[in-house]
Amino acid sequence: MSTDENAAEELLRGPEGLGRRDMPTSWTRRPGIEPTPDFLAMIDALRALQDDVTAAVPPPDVLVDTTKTLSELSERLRAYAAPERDQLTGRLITVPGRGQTMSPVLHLDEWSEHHARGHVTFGRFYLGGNGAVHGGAIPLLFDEILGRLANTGGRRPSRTAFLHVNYRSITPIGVELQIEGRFEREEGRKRFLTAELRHGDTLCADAEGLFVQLKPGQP
Ligand SMILES: CCCCCCCCCCCCCC(=O)SCCNC(=O)CCNC(=O)[C@H](O)C(C)(C)COP(=O)(O)OP(=O)(O)OC[C@H]1O[C@@H](n2cnc3c(N)ncnc32)[C@H](O)[C@@H]1OP(=O)(O)O
Repeated sequence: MSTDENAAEELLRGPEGLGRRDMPTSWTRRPGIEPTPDFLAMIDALRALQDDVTAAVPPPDVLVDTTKTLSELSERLRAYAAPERDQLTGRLITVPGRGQTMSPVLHLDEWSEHHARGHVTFGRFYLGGNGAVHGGAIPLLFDEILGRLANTGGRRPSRTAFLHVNYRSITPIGVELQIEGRFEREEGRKRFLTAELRHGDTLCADAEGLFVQLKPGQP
């Protein structure tokens, strides 16, 4: 079993984990709907497309043709739109990146109730300027690792109440970065977590997050 699968098992373990029983209804999926390799291949292709669209400066004929193809694809997929509860993207917690293309793919290398370590590469899609990741994309990654950590270890579901990010040096695109998250402490319903994003020895950004445990019935 991979580290990501272990993390997912842990996340969903036990009657008090982030299990289906405790999750708001819209967060759960109906049983029996599983991702297929073909679905995940589509998501990978979309990630590549996002990078390629970001970088491309095509001639007019290629633009017209590409726009037509993209519109046709949208129309084709729209016919298969499912309600939130049946959606696959973002819910595939056993798969690095959870089958979504909003945030970069987080690969978890180590995982426990109080600590997570992983690696990530921001593609061209996440470029802000001058080789650096867009400042808005970095909190996505922090929320991803801290959100998972906040809700693991049999803890009841929580949501991000704040996420404070310090940008310590530029975060380069196209290179592997290291990320680490820690569950620092719990005070009643409040969970305090921290994380750091590094490129080798360089600290790119760090974050502190407060996650508040949801009360029954809270969305
Ligand atoms: C199939 C499953 C798939 C799952 C995927 C897994 C991977 C997921 C990875 C991604 C994960 C992504 C996760 C996401 O992104 S979740 C999406 C982003 N977050 C939200 O949308 C949350 C919106 N906010 C709320 O819902 C409520 O405000 C919450 C629930 C947070 C608290 O409202 P609630 O009415 O319940 O509580 P309270 O107001 O009585 O406050 C309680 C205590 O907290 C303190 N407090 C509150 N706010 C702040 C603040 N800003 N700074 C400082 N303190 C704050 C407050 O003072 C009080 O302290 P005390 O007086 O008791 O000491």
